[in-house]
Formats: sequence, C-alpha cells, structure tokens
Amino acid sequence: MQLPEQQVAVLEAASADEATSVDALAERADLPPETVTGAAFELETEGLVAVEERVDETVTLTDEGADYATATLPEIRLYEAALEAGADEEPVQMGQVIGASGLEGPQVDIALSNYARKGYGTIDSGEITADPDADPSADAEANALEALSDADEAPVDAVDVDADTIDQLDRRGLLERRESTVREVILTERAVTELMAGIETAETVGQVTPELLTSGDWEDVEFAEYNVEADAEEFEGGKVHVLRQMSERVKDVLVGMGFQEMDGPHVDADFWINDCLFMPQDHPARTHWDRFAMEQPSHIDELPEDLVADVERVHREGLGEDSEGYHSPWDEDFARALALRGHTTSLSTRYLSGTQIGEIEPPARFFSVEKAYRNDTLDATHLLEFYQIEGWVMAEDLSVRDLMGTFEEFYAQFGIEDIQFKPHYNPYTEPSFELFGTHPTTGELIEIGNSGIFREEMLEPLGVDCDVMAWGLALERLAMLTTGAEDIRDLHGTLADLEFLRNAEVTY
Ligand SMILES: N[C@@H](Cc1ccccc1)C(=O)O
Repeated sequence: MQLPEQQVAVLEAASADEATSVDALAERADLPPETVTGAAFELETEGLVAVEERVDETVTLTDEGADYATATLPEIRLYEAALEAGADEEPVQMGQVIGASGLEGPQVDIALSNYARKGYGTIDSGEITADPDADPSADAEANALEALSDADEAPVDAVDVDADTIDQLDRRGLLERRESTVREVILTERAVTELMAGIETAETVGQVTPELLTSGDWEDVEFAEYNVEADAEEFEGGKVHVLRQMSERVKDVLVGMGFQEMDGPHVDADFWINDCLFMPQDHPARTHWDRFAMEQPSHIDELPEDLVADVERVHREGLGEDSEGYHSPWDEDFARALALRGHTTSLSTRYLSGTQIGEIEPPARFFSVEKAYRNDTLDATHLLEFYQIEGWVMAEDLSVRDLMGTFEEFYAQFGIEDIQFKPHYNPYTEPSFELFGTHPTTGELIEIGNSGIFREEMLEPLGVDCDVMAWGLALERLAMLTTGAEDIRDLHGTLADLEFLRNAEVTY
C-alpha cells in the first residue's frame, strides 16, 4: 500500500490500543495539528483509523482573576483589615477599615458586594463587623483561583473545582470558559495489518508553486487530494468592517446608476443644513435638543451674500401667489451658527447652489455616503451618528414614478424587492415619502429612508429652475436588512458585537 508521507507519519504515531489526541500525535509526528487532523480524516475514509470527537470545556482566568490569584480577593483583604481593626469584637466605621485595607476604586465595591454574601461579616449603616469564625483559607473561590492559575487552560473536568464555584467566578468575570473540540485517533485492525505488511510513502504535492509551473514538473507529480471537511486553524485576520463593505457596495451601485459623488464638511453652517432647505428657524429640529452645536468656532465666516438674501426673502414671504412664507423671525446670525450636520442634505444644498463645484446643468445625478449626527435617544435602531445615503436627480419633469422607480432599482441590487412607501412631510419636499423595508428575520417593517421632490421655495433661491428629486437613506438600516442584524448597536459603537462583525456577510 502507498500513502502520502503525512498520513504514514500519523499511522506510525497512532496506536491500536488506546485513542491518541491530535495534539499528542502532532507532537510525536512533528507535524502541525491541522495537518494531523487533515491526515486523520483521510485515513478514516480509507478505513485505517477511527476518529472520535468530544467537546471539552476549558477555563482560563481573566486578567482580573489572575491578579486575585496572586494578590488575594478584595473581600478577603477587607476581612483581614476588619479583623485588624477589631471588628470581630464590635462594629467599626467602614471608612476606617476600607482605608486600612488599601482597596481602591472599583475594588471597594467588589469587596463590599461579596463580603456579606460569603459570611465574612455584616455591613450595616456605615459600620462593618467581622465574623471571628470565618476562614479565608477555606474560601472556595480563592482556592479555585489558585488551582486554576496553576493549571493554565485546564479542561474543567481535570481541575478539582466544583461547578458552582466555577459559575460564581464566571459571574464575577474572573474566568473565561471556552469550548474546544478534542479529536482522538485510534488505529483500525486493517491499519495494523497494512502496517505489518509495510506501507510505502507516496510523494504527493500539496500546493502548486511557481517553480512547478515554470519547470513543467506539474505534469508528472501526484497532487494530494483536498479534504474540504478537515478542520483548519481558525484565523481571525483583519477584515473590512461590515458597514464599510456596505458603503463601498452602495457607492458602486450608485456610480453604476450614473451618479457622481459629493463631498463636504461634517461641521457646517445651519444655513446650508437648514435654511437653504426652507426649514423655518423655529423648527423643533433646530433647537439644541436635537443638534450638536459647535462652541469654537461658533459661526461660519463666509456665506454667499446674494443667496443669503434670497433665502431670507423666501422664508419671510414665500414664493409667488400660492406660497406663504413663515412670517416668522429670520436671523442671519442664527443661520451662520455651526453644528455637526444633522443630515447630509447640507451637501446637496451646497452643490445645488452652484458654490461647491460651479453651476450644475440638468440632467445630473449626485450622491454621498457620509456621516450625519443627531442627538437621538440610543436604541435598537438609533445611534448618535449614522451614515446617510444622500442623493438627488436634477432633470426636467420628474414625477413620483421616477422617485419610486429609482428606489426600486437601487434596492433590488441588494435583493430587496418589497420596499413600501408612506406619505410624509418635510418642509423642503412636496410630495414626501418615507421608505420601509421588511427585516429578514423578525419580519418587522423598519424605516429605511426619507425622500421627496424638492419644493420651489427651496430651489428658486438656489437658482435651480428644473425638477430635483432627492432622498436620505440610512446605511445602517440597509445593513440590518442585508446582514440580518437586529440591533444597530451590534454594528458599530462601543457595544458592537465582535463575533457578529467577524462573521457577518454582506450579501446582495
Ligand atoms: N434630510 C432628510 C432626507 C431627505 C433628503 C432629501 C429629500 C428628502 C429627504 C432626512 O435626513 O431625513
């Protein structure tokens, strides 16, 4: 019989009498464990070995756990200080004992919350007592920490610590549990027979190399077969963040649909963020409740004078016979105030006004995928900052059909075919629509964007005399639909779920 070199090595290292772990075989055969696992599976298909699997739970101490293993648990330090202060005789002021214990910061709370639970004494109205019969050397948690720090990454069964103590240490964040699959290999009878008859080593090649290709040797060598089921080492390499992947993909799609990208400041004057959008200055979204104002610098230097005058005129008086202005105060200083943009529609007003890249002639399509900032209450669908997919199309005679058709075409590229529209109100669009999509796992309808056709009152001061349809869509919400994430906080921010980010696929 002929077998590849690594399989022969594994056969020779294994035994017919007792199962040997992959790690032990790897050491004996001087091969990486992944290679041994791969070879073992090959040998199993040949009927030469049996591979048995079991899941071992191992525990390791966290950094905090390791610290306590060397420097004793905070509650024991508190007990020792309490004894020292005579708290076994009569209650002592807590502050005095804590001071003497040398405990600091969060350790104080940790000590206090475990002290009474473990029967070291009582804590009542600022005084502490120590039970003279308590015995720190019999503290199950302290002893377990010591046992575990000696047996690094020990399988739970192998250390002499009871399950309740392990649970308790786990709750305290002092250890980490991990599961690992242990594979053991045992020779079959057939393998024993074959080994006695002698097994030859077949030269096989595991990888095509440039040398093999240029020399032409690839034609003669024998290639090792792939075993796609073999376990390989898990490799957590760097990876493009899910949202970044999503944003790149959105940009590709929009560029494919003929859009050009806009760019502009994150901090901008309220003039560009709101006034140019015919947003009245007393609109609730313009109060400090919603907006992150800039303190330094607080106001923009430059604004195009003519445009300011035109915007003010329309705010005050409206436009033409059918339009009413707001007849409310309009203050230029208020318009100059700087804030983190609450939407990226500030980029659209800059571009439409002709001040960003010069006059834009219809037909034209522009987009951005950029951050916007809002003082929202954090929840499963809201963060303080998010990415908006801003966009607009400037052309003659646009209608709601064009708007809806554009969304259908856009979302279809992500496999989303069931968007729904709901009539809405924005001061700057008429008509306006909110967009909704169905979450793939919860089935809930979630709002994914806001859109409409810009009003005359907005376009006339900007100097645009044809139709413009526009939207702001939420990148995170789109990502929730494509990745199945149920909570936006899993995607980014301090609570992001690393496991999810490692494994989530952006599908489209
Ligand atoms: N600015 C709107 C989105 C929008 C842009 C353009 C037109 C209509 C709506 C928002 O943030 O919700």
